[in-house]
Amino acid sequence: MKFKFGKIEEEIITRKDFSLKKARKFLSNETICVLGYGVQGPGQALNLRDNEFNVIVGQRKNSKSWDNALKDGWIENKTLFSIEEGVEKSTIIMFLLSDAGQIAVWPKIKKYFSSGKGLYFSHGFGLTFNKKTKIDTPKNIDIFLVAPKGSGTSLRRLFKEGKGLNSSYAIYQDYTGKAKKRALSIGMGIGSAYLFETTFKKEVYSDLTGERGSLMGAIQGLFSAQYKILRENGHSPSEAFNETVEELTQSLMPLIAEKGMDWMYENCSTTAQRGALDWWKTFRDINIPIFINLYKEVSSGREAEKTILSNSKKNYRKNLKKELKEIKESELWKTGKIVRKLRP
Ligand SMILES: NC(=O)C1=CN([C@@H]2O[C@H](COP(=O)(O)OP(=O)(O)OC[C@H]3O[C@@H](n4cnc5c(N)ncnc54)[C@H](O)[C@@H]3O)[C@@H](O)[C@H]2O)C=CC1
Ligand SMILES: CC(=O)[C@](C)(O)C(=O)O
Ligand SMILES: [Mg+2]
Ligand SMILES: [Mg+2]
Repeated sequence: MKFKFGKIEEEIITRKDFSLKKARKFLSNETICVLGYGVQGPGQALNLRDNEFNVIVGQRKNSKSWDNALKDGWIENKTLFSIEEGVEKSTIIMFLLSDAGQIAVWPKIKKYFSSGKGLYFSHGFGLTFNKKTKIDTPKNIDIFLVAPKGSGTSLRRLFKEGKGLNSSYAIYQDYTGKAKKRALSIGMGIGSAYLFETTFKKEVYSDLTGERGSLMGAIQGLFSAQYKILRENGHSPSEAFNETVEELTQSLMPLIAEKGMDWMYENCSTTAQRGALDWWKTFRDINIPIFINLYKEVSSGREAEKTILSNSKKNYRKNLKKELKEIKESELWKTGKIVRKLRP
């Protein structure tokens, strides 16, 4: 269906436009292999399985993810295989290893991509930055992506509630003439609410900007700045945490999600409205140079380079854990832990 966003018209593929039934029928002769069972792997594989697609999992043996796959009911040598076997046995390969993991594994699996197979990503990273990732795909296969706009954990949870996450889709290479239908079918099969079109490059540039910016990086920065100033002015942890995080997630974000920012403003006091209307542009304006710089770092490939370097190290999990600990053990988030427990 076409929708007008301001002056821009976009085609949005809804569940009515491309039904699950149609998707299932289109892929009825295909075997889909989900490679990797980290965060997106389980979300997408389990939704496909519950939606009755022919799906198997390929995962490195003797790993935590392998054990998780067994726990989720995948059966060794029937629906759960090594990565190489999984690729060999299937016609569409969903490359859901971490972006750094894809670099390490690609040389071992590329020989199994015979003519006409489909290679699926959930990120534009591997191919947009292929000078760095060395993922050199053959010309005689289909290559496409569906990128859920959210965590694999949420994708699964919302699916179980009968809801869904929005996803983007993109075609990189259409060898068989069926790439778009393959992409849309899997997009619906994994439980997308709707699908909007992008390119591999646009997907990765926007995704890296979003997660470094307002979705993850900027929001933690903003929270910790406000919390710090409240605390320095003698406010208690309870007061500072409630006024920075708890009120936002419990009371105000649901209102924004329901009917937009103006609706949230309308449901606050006229005092709050006056102040928020006066201050929001100041926050926008000081952030614009930061976002300009962030986008440059992303589109130049420098962010990708840093990510690859850091996440390809042997001890990267340990290092990440250490860095996460800094957040977890901050007074702000330690306060949050107690506050969450006190919710009725
Ligand atoms: N985490 C998320 O919710 C989202 C992820 N994506 C994208 O989806 C893809 C998968 O990401 P995640 O699920 O976060 O990955 P992840 O970090 O959870 O890892 C997935 C799997 O990769 C395997 N792996 C890592 N290194 C390996 C290696 N050297 N050899 C063999 N296996 C290895 C791990 O065992 C794990 O099962 C990525 O392209 C990511 O950017 C897209 C949207 C959201
Ligand atoms: C969950 C998601 O879409 C992110 C933040 O882009 C990611 O995990 O890479
Ligand atoms: Mg994302
Ligand atoms: Mg991302």
